[in-house]
Amino acid sequence: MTDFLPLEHLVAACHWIGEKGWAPATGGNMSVRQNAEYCLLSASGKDKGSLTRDDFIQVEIATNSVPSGRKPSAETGLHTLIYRLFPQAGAVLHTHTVNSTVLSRVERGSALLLSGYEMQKTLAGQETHLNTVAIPLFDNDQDIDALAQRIEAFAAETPLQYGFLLRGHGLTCWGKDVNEARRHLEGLEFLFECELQRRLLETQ
Ligand SMILES: CSC[C@@H](O)[C@@H](O)C(=O)COP(=O)(O)O
Ligand SMILES: [Zn+2]
Repeated sequence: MTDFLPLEHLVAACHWIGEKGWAPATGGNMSVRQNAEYCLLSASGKDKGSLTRDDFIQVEIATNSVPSGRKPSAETGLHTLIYRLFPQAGAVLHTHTVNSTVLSRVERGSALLLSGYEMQKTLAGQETHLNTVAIPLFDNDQDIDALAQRIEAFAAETPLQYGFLLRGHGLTCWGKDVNEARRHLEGLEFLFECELQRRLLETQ
């Protein structure tokens, strides 16, 4: 794994996420694609803000099998789903923020609709605040295989873009590389914060 620059970028992203407070305690998980067949996933149960490159474990994308026998994230199946659905996806970031946790509970529908925000343009392909960006919202499940199957079935009807929310749990987002995944994470988090505050103020 030496000289694999995307892993260096991912480790830096994990530290940035930790500094932001977006992966409290042992919450969150992060991965980067190695090639068409394998990705590198964060080890389970660690503080993701202080990971080093040795804390990333190779996982086969098609099968979730782990050649080393080590224990990658409990949510490995969600990362590999993204890599299977999107051959162009290069990195996946999953965070537990207060905004995503609260907003995903307050919103009872099957998507969080964002419109009217200039910062929607942080999302790849979005060019105007006049669009409505729908971030799909799935009920949480401790059975990650079942959750991944539910998300895959949804994606067969409505292609996913950027990321999805898990109710009361957090955000999973991705990009063509670590840099784009970071931009999507930061952009979506900003939008969630705005949306939460807008809802609070408008209901007073
Ligand atoms: C703090 S418990 C959080 C976990 O259940 C899970 O949601 C999570 O994000 C981290 O799991 P991990 O197995 O460390 O990748
Ligand atoms: Zn989680």
